[in-house]
Amino acid sequence: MYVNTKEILEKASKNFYAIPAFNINNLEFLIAIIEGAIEKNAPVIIETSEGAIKYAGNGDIYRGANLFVKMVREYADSVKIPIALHLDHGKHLEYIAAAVKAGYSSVMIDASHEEFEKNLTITKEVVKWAHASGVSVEAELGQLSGIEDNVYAAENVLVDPEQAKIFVEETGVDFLAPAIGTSHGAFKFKGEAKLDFDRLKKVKELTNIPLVLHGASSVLKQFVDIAEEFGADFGGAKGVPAEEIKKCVELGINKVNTDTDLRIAFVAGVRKYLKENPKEFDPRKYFKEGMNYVKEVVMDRLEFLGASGKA
Ligand SMILES: O=C(COP(=O)(O)O)NO
Ligand SMILES: [Ca+2]
Ligand code: NA
Ligand SMILES: [Zn+2]
Repeated sequence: MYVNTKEILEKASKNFYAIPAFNINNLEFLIAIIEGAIEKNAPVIIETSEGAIKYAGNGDIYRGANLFVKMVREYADSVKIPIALHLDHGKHLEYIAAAVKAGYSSVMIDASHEEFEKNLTITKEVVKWAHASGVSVEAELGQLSGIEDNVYAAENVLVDPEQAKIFVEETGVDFLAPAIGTSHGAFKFKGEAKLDFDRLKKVKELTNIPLVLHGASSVLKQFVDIAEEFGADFGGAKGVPAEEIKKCVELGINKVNTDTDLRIAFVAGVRKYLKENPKEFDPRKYFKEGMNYVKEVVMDRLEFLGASGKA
């Protein structure tokens, strides 16, 4: 069933488990994610970036947002597990407006590249306005290095726990993404994975709301290897080990954003199938192996985050 993100995250926060938020751009990823969540009897968050909305609407953001709501609601209303739809990294008000208007469960206002006061003011505005439509809100404090859609952050700017306390009190935001050392994409960390667990612990104590981990893909070697066996070149790809993510969950992370792991799994399956089936040209066939790999990643993540059986 189609639910509000806040209600499933509040439950996760009380019981110290986490719900993965999986990014989609098309129907195939949606099907694979929902199949995996049903098999694990788990709640799941589907999220779309602004780029996904532009892509699905072929340039028309209202059409894209409406299409995702209709697609996800149609699936959600026909299955028992709780499913929420979230706008990931909302940076432009017209995308946030389109998502709220279309009926997204929740939206992220990502103004974390702005000065603290400006981020606070913008977020406060969006919270007031989204809450008026029953939509919950995620915001971000600190910066993840690497490309964030269209904003390049040169290096990590870690969250200040004291600022987080003020930010949450002043804005009324429903859940918060504190930057603690992760980054987006397949090439995280210069050296070893280094997450600031103490900082995370302090943010949880001072804010006591559901927290979000961005840049949480593990960059799974088994799928990198398959993709490379069939022509991909992901040299140097590196992610966050599942053990580190589990530690974040124990310290209060409740929403775990995962995009890159699904992309690598999917392209590995498609490359493999196409190479092994040169005569095939039915997309329902040549996407299937990739969808199965995505489903595997989904089920594995639901398991280690403790979301399995929590539907
Ligand atoms: O933070 C993410 C996804 O991060 P990954 O690239 O690690 O999957 N989406 O908002
Ligand atoms: Ca940001
Ligand atoms: Na998000
Ligand atoms: Zn992110």
